[in-house]
Amino acid sequence: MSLLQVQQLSKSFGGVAALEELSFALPAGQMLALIGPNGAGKSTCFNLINGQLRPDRGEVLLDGQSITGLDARRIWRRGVGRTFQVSAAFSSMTVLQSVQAALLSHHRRLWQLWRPADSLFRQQAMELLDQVGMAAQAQRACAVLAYGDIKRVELAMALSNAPRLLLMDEPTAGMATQERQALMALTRRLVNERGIAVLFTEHSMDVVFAHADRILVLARGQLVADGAPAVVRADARVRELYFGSGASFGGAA
Ligand SMILES: Nc1ncnc2c1ncn2[C@@H]1O[C@H](COP(=O)(O)OP(=O)(O)OP(=O)(O)O)[C@@H](O)[C@H]1O
Repeated sequence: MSLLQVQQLSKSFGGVAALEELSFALPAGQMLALIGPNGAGKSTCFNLINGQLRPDRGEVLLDGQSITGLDARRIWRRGVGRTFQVSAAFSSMTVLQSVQAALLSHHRRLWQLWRPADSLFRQQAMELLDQVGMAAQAQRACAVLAYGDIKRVELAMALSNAPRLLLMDEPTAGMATQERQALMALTRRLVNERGIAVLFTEHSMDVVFAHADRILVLARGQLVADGAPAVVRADARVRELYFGSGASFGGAA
């Protein structure tokens, strides 16, 4: 059975059908890219899966159990993680404290942040930072980090609830090519080591075609293609609908 099953998921805003009868399955150990032009329904799909939105129709199943309509916190506790931006609130903290805060939140002890919390979950936080290659920078302030390193901290924070499914919203936005490849290679390693599944949106086609096991293409709320990168690359409807005629997917093999 697939870890995630999305069945005929639909959501409209006023008269606009943001997502129409979307169905797909995502097994553990797979990195699935969700792509499509602006307004295709990618964010809506993410928000329906992680409980920030409720669907009009359809089901979301995790390990065969319905999580449809549960609130975001419950879904997070069931093991659906999401990378979230290191916000202004975290930028004054050190790298280590940020990950400790995420662990505290997972263990429902966020209030302890305002106490001397330095020792809480220190060991686990260091282990997570080690996994994302940030242990050596544990004592630095988030505010002074390079952009690629902030993304690594965000990843460590997202791993704090030991997710089985990780949602990554444009993980490499704003990064240089080398940083992009490094972050996605790290994500792949985590997928392999932890046996988790990753669903990610991404505008950078070189990242998508180099790192996704499978690609879903949405256009105007409808599924246009679902397949391996080579299949999607060759799909005439994808070229036409997503990129416009004559456009190419760039040089990534
Ligand atoms: N809260 C909302 N209220 C009204 N309309 C919305 C809302 N959220 C999304 N929409 C509409 O639903 C459609 C799908 O939007 P969505 O943000 O899911 O697309 P997207 O693929 O994530 O786009 P982008 O790549 O630009 O982020 C769009 O027509 C959008 O205007």
